[in-house]
Amino acid sequence: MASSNGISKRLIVESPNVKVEDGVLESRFTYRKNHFETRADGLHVIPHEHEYSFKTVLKPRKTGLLLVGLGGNNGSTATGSIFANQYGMTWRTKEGINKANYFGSITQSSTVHLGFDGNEQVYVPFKDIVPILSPNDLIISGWDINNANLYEAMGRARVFEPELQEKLRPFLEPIVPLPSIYYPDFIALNQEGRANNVIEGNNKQQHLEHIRNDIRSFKEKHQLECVIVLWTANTERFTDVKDGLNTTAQDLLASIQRNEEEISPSNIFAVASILEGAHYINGSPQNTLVPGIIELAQQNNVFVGGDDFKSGQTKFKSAFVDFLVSSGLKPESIVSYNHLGNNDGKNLSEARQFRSKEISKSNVVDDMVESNKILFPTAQNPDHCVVIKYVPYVADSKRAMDEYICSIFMGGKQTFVVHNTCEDSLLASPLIYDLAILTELASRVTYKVGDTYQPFHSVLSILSLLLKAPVVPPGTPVSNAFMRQFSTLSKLVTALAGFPSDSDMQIEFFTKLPK
Ligand SMILES: NC(=O)c1ccc[n+]([C@@H]2O[C@H](COP(=O)([O-])OP(=O)(O)OC[C@H]3O[C@@H](n4cnc5c(N)ncnc54)[C@H](O)[C@@H]3O)[C@@H](O)[C@H]2O)c1
Ligand SMILES: O=P([O-])([O-])O[C@@H]1[C@@H](O)[C@H](O)[C@@H](O)[C@H](O)[C@@H]1O
Repeated sequence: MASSNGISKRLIVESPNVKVEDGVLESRFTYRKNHFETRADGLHVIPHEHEYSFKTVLKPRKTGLLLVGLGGNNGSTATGSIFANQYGMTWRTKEGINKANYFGSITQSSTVHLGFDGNEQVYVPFKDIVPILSPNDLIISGWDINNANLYEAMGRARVFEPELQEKLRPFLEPIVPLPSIYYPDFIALNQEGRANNVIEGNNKQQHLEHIRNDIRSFKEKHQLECVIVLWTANTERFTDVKDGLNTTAQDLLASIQRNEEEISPSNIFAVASILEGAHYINGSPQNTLVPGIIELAQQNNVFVGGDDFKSGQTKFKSAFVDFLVSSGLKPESIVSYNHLGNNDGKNLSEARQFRSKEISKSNVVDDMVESNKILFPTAQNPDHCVVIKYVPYVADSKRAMDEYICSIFMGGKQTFVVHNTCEDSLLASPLIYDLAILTELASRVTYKVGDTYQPFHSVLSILSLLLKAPVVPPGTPVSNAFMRQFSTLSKLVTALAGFPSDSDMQIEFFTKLPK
């Protein structure tokens, strides 16, 4: 059901470009894009039109979400929050009564502007534009190198108030993560004490088969139509990317068979997922999605996506820097410091794991810098510094402090100082749902611009809005500017539904538009 300004209404698209047949929504969409030619006399803009046809299976699939790192702060919080929402749980705090919600989820709590109805602007909930899963529909399980049940993990995470933890106990205590793969060299050495739930042996081919079997068993047990494996385990160090190791699917599979040291646990999970027809999403910053994994995903027609949930400090930056550059203000210095006290912070306190995070946090401004040659004629990035410190006392309540210094008019300077308390798991968990929900939606869509319907590219770049370092199809640009990413996503779902989202020109307000 759609709703306009809080009143629930069905969204019925009256258009010759839309038809529903056998549970499939077919829509035709004219995609207008400009082509360019730089010639001696200047930049020529040639508007083109491309006729797309989309087919969207209307009924969402029965979907399982397998979390790698299920016993972590994000994993236990994301799992517990679904039960809290399913049962409409409330809990007391000193501020009053809290009720479960899905705030922070784009798919569940944002709206899309469709236009003006003559009296008021029309906004429709994102989730009402085309049928999508609710997080309540997700069947969750997963793996962890630590054997704490999810009630114990929730207590360890220190995210939820005690009353809520106790209400969730009967639901979470029975959930014990499946044993996982542990290769000490890939995560911080300070994680070793946690590893008491580990698959025996050190044969990577056997580990691959073990994880594949786990995925198959989960799918059969719940009679699932769609399985998504999502990495929310610790940040790994980057792996080498080299010919003969992992730049092709064939080399990657052979490297696993040869038990190559450089094959990481997250590589194994990604390969296992793909070979079992499950989609794979990387919520952490390491470079799991090597070329061999992308090629394997394409060969098996599954989606992969990543990297690194865009949850707090970087999410703010991806909107704020866009605002600055769009305002013609030139960021000269961006210093992003944060401290956090959860296990993620502990893992990131070691150099190689921090380096993975530093990379994903640092590249977020590149597209905005490249967008403005007036401010940045040489595309020289602002000074950009990322600092992360581990301070146990603050636990999951990360404290981010940023300073932005901009050049402004006539040699002036404008300095912004931002303090941003990011409840990390409460900001990341909604993104976990969105990544799964959008991946499941994409699995129901095919398109054609010629004769044959086909799925989207295996690298699911529509997930960019939710990720710090979006992985995109080879040869395509990375977009990090938050509102442009939101626009891309909202324009796609409205096109699937069979109508263009509003152009936001609002020309009807300063011209005489015939009724
Ligand atoms: N706001 C956020 O919380 C946020 C934002 C962006 C990225 N991330 C990333 O998400 C990940 C999880 O964050 P978190 O706060 O839940 O961390 P966490 O340390 O609480 O949870 C990670 C879990 O993964 C487990 N683990 C480690 N290696 C594993 C393996 N090989 N297989 C299975 N489990 C394994 C650990 O035992 C732990 O329980 C981190 O990589 C973090 O950088 C978090
Ligand atoms: O998403 P964001 O707040 O910019 O970045 C965060 C890091 O700064 C932080 O160290 C850790 O909390 C999370 O892993 C997250 O990645």
